[in-house]
Amino acid sequence: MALQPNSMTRSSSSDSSALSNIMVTGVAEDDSVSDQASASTPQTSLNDNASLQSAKGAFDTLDVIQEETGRRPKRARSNVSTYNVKELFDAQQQPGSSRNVSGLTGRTLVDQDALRGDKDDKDVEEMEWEATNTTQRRSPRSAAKMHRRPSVKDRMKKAASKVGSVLGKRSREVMEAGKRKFGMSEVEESPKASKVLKELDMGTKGVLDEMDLSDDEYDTPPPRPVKRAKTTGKAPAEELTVPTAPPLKITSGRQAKKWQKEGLFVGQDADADPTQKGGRKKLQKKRPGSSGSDDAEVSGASKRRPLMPLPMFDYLDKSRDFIIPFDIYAPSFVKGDEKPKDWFKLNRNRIIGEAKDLWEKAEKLPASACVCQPPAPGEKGCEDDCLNRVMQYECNEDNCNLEAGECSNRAFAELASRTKKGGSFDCGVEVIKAGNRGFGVRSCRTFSPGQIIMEYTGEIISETESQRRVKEEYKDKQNYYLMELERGLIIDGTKGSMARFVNHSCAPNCEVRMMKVNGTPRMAVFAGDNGIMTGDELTYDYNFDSLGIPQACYCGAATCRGYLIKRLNAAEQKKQAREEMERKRKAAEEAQKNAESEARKKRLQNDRGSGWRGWVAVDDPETKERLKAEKREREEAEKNSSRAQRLAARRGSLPAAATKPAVEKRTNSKRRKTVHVDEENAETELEEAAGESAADALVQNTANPTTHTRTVSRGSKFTEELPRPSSAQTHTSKIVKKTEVSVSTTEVHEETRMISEDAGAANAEDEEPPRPNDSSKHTLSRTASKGKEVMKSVGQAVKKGLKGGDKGATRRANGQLRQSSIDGQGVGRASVGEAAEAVVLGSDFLRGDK
Ligand SMILES: C[S@@+](CC[C@H](N)C(=O)[O-])C[C@H]1O[C@@H](n2cnc3c(N)ncnc32)[C@H](O)[C@@H]1O
Repeated sequence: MALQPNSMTRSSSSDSSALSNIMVTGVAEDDSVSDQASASTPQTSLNDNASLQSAKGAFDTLDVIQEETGRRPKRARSNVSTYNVKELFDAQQQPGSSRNVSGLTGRTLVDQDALRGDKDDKDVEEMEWEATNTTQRRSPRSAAKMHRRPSVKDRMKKAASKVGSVLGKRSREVMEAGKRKFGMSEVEESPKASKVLKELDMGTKGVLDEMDLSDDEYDTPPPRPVKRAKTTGKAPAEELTVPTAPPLKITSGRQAKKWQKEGLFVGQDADADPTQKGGRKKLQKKRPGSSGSDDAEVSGASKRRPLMPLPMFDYLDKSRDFIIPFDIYAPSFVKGDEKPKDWFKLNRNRIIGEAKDLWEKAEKLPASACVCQPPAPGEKGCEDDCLNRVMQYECNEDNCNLEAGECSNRAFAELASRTKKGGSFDCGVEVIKAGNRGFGVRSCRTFSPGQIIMEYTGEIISETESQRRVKEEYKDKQNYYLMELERGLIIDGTKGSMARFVNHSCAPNCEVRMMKVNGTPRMAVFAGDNGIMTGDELTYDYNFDSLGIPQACYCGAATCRGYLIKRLNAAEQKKQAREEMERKRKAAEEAQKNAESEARKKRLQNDRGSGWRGWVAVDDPETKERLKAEKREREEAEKNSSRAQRLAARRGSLPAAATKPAVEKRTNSKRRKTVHVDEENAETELEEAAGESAADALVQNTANPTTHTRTVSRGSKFTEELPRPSSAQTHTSKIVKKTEVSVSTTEVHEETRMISEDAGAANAEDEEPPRPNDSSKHTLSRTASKGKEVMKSVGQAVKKGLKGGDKGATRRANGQLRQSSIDGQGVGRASVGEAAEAVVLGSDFLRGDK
């Protein structure tokens, strides 16, 4: 039986460790042993026979033949590698032959089978015969050499033969497939086996890659590093025509190199992109020489981009809305996150104490029933106008004519069916830490508007019990979980469902509603009008009826009420909105003003630059205003101080000499002069001139009747005070008169000035005094000079009058004086002063003339 040993080699022989050994063993052992070994694997006799037709056996024996060339000159080959290269070369030229360019893989070995399949039977037989004989005559040296360098393949075989017998059916199939890859079995591939084979060959996670092929049994030196074959970039077919080394040579060495199945540097076509959709299979298909390769496809494969694609800039410019698919489930809870500690979970309502009576009463209330019509196909009935819905009753088969699938008012039934499985997605919510608000609830899926999310369950207690609990049990607690269910009934969620953790917001995304389900009041959290997106924190408006100090609200909404308090009614909301708007408007105005003034300041600063450059036209209204105000203040201060001085002087707190020393001095100096006058005339004329001119000036300049009267009375007093001279005392009286006249005149001057100034000040207090401008200044100086002229003429007139007794001349002079005062009207006090001075000077002149 020449074929027997060969068939043994392909079966999982228990002690075959190397190709040569297998041959040796096959020959050395008797048939019974080989039969025994074969029995450890499923019987594959038919396939084995088929495999025997292949050239595999012949090929496997080549190494041995190489060793034993001397023994068979007839069939000898001087260099086995030459032979192998030729064989390979020839085989690879065969149409339909394939080569896995990924190096040493199962496929490589299998492909060798294919290569060998073209050898004719005769050759096979001959080679086997040779092998049998040559092995028997093998030199000890060559045997030892072979023993030292067992190939990976051999070790695989050994490992396979060890484990094959104890495996189950599936594992045995895997083993068989593996063996076939290594040429250990020539069993014809069944579809199942080929599938397994594919699995073995697939990807970096393929079974073959996972296997540890090292074997400590062999004390062999580490393999020399295998040089990576250079890729020429030529077409695969061309590349294959220049074989670099026989595949079997690669298999030698102690440690098996872990060959990558995919990747740019392992025979992968540069155009094939592993990041593209389609993954491994597509890649394998594109790979030249692989079983699934499609050369046509390869040639048409898209070119690899050398640079990053640029369309990202497009996306920066444009934006579009998108919606996360409805069924995305994204829990955020991470292991280690804080969990609520004192939460007693209660997923059903538990009625406590006296609440039971109320509960029963509520249950006995007449049930509602709706008369809704079946909806159009694809739509749902029992919408907003459903009687049950309006009455807050959930529809069921007793109170609604629609089918469950047609009715949209069966929220609790939907919730029950959704949470029946108890899966996280079905529940769709989770407890999270919500910063300064304690814990909260977050959705980990989406909820459509109005969809039920979860039921608020807990202990159902009476109002009295709730008050007791708040006062006694929860007095030190910060969080309250009490909610009114129905009149007189409270749900205490301290022991309750996850809904107890839902926080308050003044702009909530959920609402809590009570529904009667089969007559029983139940509470649940529903999605608000905008629905809930994955990751949203669930909130509802507590509408908290706080009895004590309200808690501060940290909801962060723009419309936050600031505290956990009751919702405002429509009117209150309107008012609040109005106030808020007003506040915002004012704030905006203020901000704008500030910004403008800042900008102005900056502009001015920029205009002026640093340092003094000269006068700048002040066109800024604000600055103008400021300057005006400063000026007014200055004037006011001046006025006040001078007025105070005058008042003080008048009250006697200050000596008159201190107030007007210059005038006094002058008066004193004039006093020393002797006046020779016709006493009577002089008296009269002087009296007239001084009294009239002063009074006239005041009339003209002050337009103050009170002041005027006072002045006049002074004037009259002055007049009265003048003593009438007697003829007996002529000389003395002359002297006295002299003195009296000069003194009185001075007094007139002083009083006139003071009174007129007072009047001016009083006027200034009532209305703004006329501000002198350029023209008024001119008027002033003109008046002053005119005053002097008048004074001159008055003096002359007086002189004349005194001399010639021409009273008319004196009067004319007075008229001139009055006119001069009228001219100086706009100048106010100044002209009055001038006029008064004119009188004084006039009288002085008169006296001086004397
Ligand atoms: C029903 S519990 C909500 C769950 C609670 N955060 C927890 O950690 O258990 C109500 C309590 O949460 C707190 N809370 C809820 N919403 C709040 C908010 N917007 N601002 C401040 N505290 C809030 C208050 O202490 C309130 O009494």
